[in-house]
Amino acid sequence: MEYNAYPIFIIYATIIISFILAKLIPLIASMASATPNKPKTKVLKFGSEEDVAVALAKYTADLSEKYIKEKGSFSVVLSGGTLIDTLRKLVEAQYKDSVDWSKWLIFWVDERVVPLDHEDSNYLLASRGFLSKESPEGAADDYEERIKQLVESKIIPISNTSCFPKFDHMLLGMGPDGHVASLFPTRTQRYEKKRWVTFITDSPKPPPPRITFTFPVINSASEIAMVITGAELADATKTVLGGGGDPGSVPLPAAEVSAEGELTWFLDKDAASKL
Ligand SMILES: O=C1O[C@H](COP(=O)(O)O)[C@@H](O)[C@H](O)[C@H]1O
Repeated sequence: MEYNAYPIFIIYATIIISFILAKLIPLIASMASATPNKPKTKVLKFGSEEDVAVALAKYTADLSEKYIKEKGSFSVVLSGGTLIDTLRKLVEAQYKDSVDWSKWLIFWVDERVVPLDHEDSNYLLASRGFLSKESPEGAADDYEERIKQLVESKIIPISNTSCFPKFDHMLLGMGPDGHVASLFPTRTQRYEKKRWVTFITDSPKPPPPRITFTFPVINSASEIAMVITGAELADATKTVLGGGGDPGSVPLPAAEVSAEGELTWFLDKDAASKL
């Protein structure tokens, strides 16, 4: 009987091809998920605002150590509002002495154009002025100019992807209407594509005059923490993270936040209650 090697060849070939595919498919999938410009989003839920504060302090202190080791400084962008209080653990004994504060470069993602000792001032909230004496437009120009100087002196780099300044870490809050920084759902500043810093004179949330980083700058950050606590943010959180919102409706500004590296949402139980 004549020996036919063809079926055996087919079986071997099938086994070898399956083996190669089994190795290649996960590799290709992992390469796709590690594509440099694809932002990674994590959602962390905590039992209480206190737990968010503890986790946020450790996360920020770890990033500070990593960036200072890598590049000698840590550029941190802060929003105002409740976020500042949620950062309180960072100045408790454990981190107060271990974080190299002298290497921190602190920026504001937005500021209300009021005197610095006004209770609405984001700056006052954190530290107790140039903004108070300027028009919102002048203040935005001034802030942008200062950041340009830092870019020229290579203290703040420019993103290779977006060509906007690239900060290491941004800590953002969100309003119940889904606004972030001073980028509100019903105002045009959220669509700004050229400026680094813009201004608003009719903010729906008082005070009306404010200056704010634009989305191209926000979304060029290496890491972003969205820090969301409290039941009044549950609806907006659901709309952004839980696929809420009417089909075809304009997304909330918070839904437009992304990071060049990692975007992490820190939610307490109340904010996550509708997810
Ligand atoms: O007006 C602002 O609102 C958001 C959210 O503030 P919150 O008090 O509701 O936490 C804040 O992130 C932003 O910096 C601020 O100017």
